[in-house]
Amino acid sequence: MVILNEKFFDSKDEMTEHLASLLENTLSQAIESDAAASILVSGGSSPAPAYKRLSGLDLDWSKITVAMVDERWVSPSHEKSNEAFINSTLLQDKASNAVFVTMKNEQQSAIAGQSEVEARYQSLKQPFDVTILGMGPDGHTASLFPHADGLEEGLKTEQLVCAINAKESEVTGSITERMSLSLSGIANTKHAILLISGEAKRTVYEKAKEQGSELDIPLRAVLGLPDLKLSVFWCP
Ligand SMILES: O=C(O)[C@H](O)[C@@H](O)[C@H](O)[C@H](O)COP(=O)(O)O
Repeated sequence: MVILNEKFFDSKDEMTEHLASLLENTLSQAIESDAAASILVSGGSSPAPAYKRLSGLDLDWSKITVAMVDERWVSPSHEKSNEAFINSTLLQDKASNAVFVTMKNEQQSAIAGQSEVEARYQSLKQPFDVTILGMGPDGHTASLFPHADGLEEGLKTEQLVCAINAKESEVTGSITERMSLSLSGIANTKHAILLISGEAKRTVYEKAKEQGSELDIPLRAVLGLPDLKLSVFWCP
């Protein structure tokens, strides 16, 4: 079981403020002690305001490596690209000096591109200083989608990343081919922060804490990780 710290905020603004100052402290302490910091980031509406706030902070961004938790296998110019999202939210202003390690490469498929991404990720500062996760209404986190092709491998591999082809649903939309941190990749962090918004997702989160199949609700696998320091931040 994870080392769990749950915080239920009254508003998104409150959650954003708390998240931004936690990230600021984590990154500056890592730079002070190790002269380098690594932060793994998700897309989604929950972290976006904190990314924007962080981007203006006076940190030594050249010592910070930002890498992605997951990505759709689409070009970085695609409107659904998480790389584009991180570029337009976090990597602006002062944060544009950060080193950005992305997932999408020239290979035709996520499976074909996986070994290149794995090599890039192995070269990051490990364990990662902090990893930001989201959760979908189907219980996916990162791109570990329920019953996806590649999910079982992603839950058991020791590699940091895995190629996923999700079952198409309202949550995935038509782009189902993705690259994701594996469960081992998620475990490889000093602190994971899971952001959850709204009552409906809170119900899914509570269900994920109950016994059941990790293939039905992949977040369960994260909640079952031994020794992972996990903060869950919820807001309405
Ligand atoms: O790549 C994606 O499909 C999204 O990033 C997705 O996984 C997101 O993290 C969750 O759906 C939570 O989204 P919200 O932050 O909007 O709740």
